Amino acid sequence: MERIGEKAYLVLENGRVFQGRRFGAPGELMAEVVFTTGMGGYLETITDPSYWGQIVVQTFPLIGNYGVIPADFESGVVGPRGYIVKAWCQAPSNFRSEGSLDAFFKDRGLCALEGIDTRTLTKIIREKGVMNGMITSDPDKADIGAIRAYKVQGVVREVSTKEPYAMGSSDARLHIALMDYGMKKSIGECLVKRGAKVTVCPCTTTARELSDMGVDGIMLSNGPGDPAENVELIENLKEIYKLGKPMFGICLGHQLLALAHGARTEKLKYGHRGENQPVKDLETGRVYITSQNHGYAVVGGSIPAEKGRELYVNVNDGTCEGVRYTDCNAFTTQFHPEACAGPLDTEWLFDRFFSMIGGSSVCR
Ligand SMILES: NC(=O)CC[C@H](N)C(=O)O
Repeated sequence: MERIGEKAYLVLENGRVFQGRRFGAPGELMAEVVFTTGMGGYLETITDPSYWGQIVVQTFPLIGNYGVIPADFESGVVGPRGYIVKAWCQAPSNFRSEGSLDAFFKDRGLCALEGIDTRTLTKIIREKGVMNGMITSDPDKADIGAIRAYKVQGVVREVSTKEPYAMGSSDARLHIALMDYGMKKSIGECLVKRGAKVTVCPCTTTARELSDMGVDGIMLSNGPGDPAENVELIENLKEIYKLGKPMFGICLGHQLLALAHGARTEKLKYGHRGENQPVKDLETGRVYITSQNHGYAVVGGSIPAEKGRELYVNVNDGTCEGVRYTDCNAFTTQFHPEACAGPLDTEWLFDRFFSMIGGSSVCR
């Protein structure tokens, strides 16, 4: 099929220029360029708020084959600021599809490029580390200094819900607060299908408010940006974990709880984004294949020994993938047990959370 998009470019902060063609919405933008190796699951990626402020590069060369399926969306927003593929599928085919990526991106204002040499681009990011870039029609006017200076900032409050809302049946026996730092809806669904009523709470919800709600457990969601910049939310968590309620944190939630315990986080060279990241359980020696999307990690050795210990590590690079706390009733994972997209191998961790709360989980 003929490719018709207008010529446009990705300019990297190191001056390297890639030529491609536009699809989706028009526009010029700067963002952090990250790659994901997931072969499918592009709808979950596009609607994951954790990608706020980033240009996502899909390493899999053909994206969009099964069209646009709103039931698979992970939130009501489009996460990434920009989107880059080798080729997008102009004739999607799936019985659930409601349209093409191009029309969806135009409708939601997502600026995308195709025809980019994503293999070379990914190798550059892998070798030199994550860097910023700009999508533009006029690369000669791109200001490299401004591209370099771009930083994803203050994003959690932007994506978190402003008002609490409920998920699941109101007569459920267990009530779980889900702190929304930019959550994927699958996390809430994993709690609801085990028989809990979930209240999705704004990220600023205090320990006092959670206690007044009478919740049985507290779930900390994923979310965008540099975890360490969320100073107030980290202070808030110090009070929340003192409530002594069972807690389970995922990705940004894992990082924030570690920071609240005095641990450090660091930026990874190019992050882990994909659906086949191997993670080892240090208690059993078992390795799980996991779904991931993060650019920062908790420094395993910085977790105060009297407060907790590393529970999982990444088999590829040895980075911290989870913590078991000994000073509060909590455990956390850097990877995504809710999957979506990716393997469901660690979904049983939600059952562990339910058994900590004292309810057997009823999977429906
Ligand atoms: N998916 C997430 O929660 C990502 C956490 C954090 N923003 C990071 O990039 O490391």
